[in-house]
Amino acid sequence: MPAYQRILLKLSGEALMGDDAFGINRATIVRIVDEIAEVTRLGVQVAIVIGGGNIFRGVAGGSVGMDRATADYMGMLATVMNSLALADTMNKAGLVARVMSAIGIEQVVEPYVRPKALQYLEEGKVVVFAAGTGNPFFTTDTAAALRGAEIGAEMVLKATKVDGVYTADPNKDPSATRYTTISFDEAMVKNLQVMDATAFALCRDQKLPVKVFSIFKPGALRNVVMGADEGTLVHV
Ligand SMILES: Nc1ncnc2c1ncn2[C@@H]1O[C@H](COP(=O)(O)OP(=O)(O)OP(=O)(O)O)[C@@H](O)[C@H]1O
Ligand SMILES: O=c1ccn([C@@H]2O[C@H](COP(=O)(O)O)[C@@H](O)[C@H]2O)c(=O)[nH]1
Repeated sequence: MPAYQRILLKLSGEALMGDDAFGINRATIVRIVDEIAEVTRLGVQVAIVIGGGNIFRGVAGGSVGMDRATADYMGMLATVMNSLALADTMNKAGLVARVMSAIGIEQVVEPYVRPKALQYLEEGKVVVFAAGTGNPFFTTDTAAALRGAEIGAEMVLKATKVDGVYTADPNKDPSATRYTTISFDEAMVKNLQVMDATAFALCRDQKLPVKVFSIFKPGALRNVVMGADEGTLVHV
């Protein structure tokens, strides 16, 4: 029996690159979709937010002199591309996926309408929320927290390049150790950068727990959904 009926899965955009330098690696996206299909077969309702770091981040554009808001809109469009690729792969794997965008782009995908999203989830469709929150100066972590709260998800599952929350960035500090659990307040006070502070604060206020786990570890998503010991639980 799965531990959750409805989840919000946040997928790292950067992880989609696989071993490539840029973009979407086919084998990687197919593998991720196989794992998503497995949890839907358990009867879990799955909504997804995917990042855009494999294509564009607003902060990168800003750092080379672009207007930051314009760069952020480019970043949001990058998440639309990833969402389309993900939904296409899911549809080909036999799932029924719908993409809903936070910015108006109706010729490409339908707009985000909360009751429609809830209807899709109840019908067993996988809903991919594209274009983040629709606002510059935010990230897809915050979009995951926002949409997770809106749809009444029981947990935000952050599938990322590291296998949990560490005392410091494990990619920079090899002596960092992993937490099994940590409170939102402690993660924010210690300024742990695995998820942005706006997302942590929203999840804390909405009492929406977050699990951080590795997108690369086969079976990790299923383990989290089954309530097994996997990654780091961030709690109120
Ligand atoms: N204390 C920490 N614990 C774990 N990871 C940390 C920590 N501090 C920084 N990080 C870094 O945070 C990264 C994950 O955050 P990031 O926002 O880049 O997520 P992402 O899932 O890759 O998102 P995107 O969709 O934007 O590609 C990890 O790869 C890790 O290097
Ligand atoms: O609500 C949002 C979400 C995202 N953006 C921009 O998109 C990129 C890609 O998202 P990541 O979370 O970094 O993967 C982000 O860097 C922002 O530039 C946004 O503006 N608003």
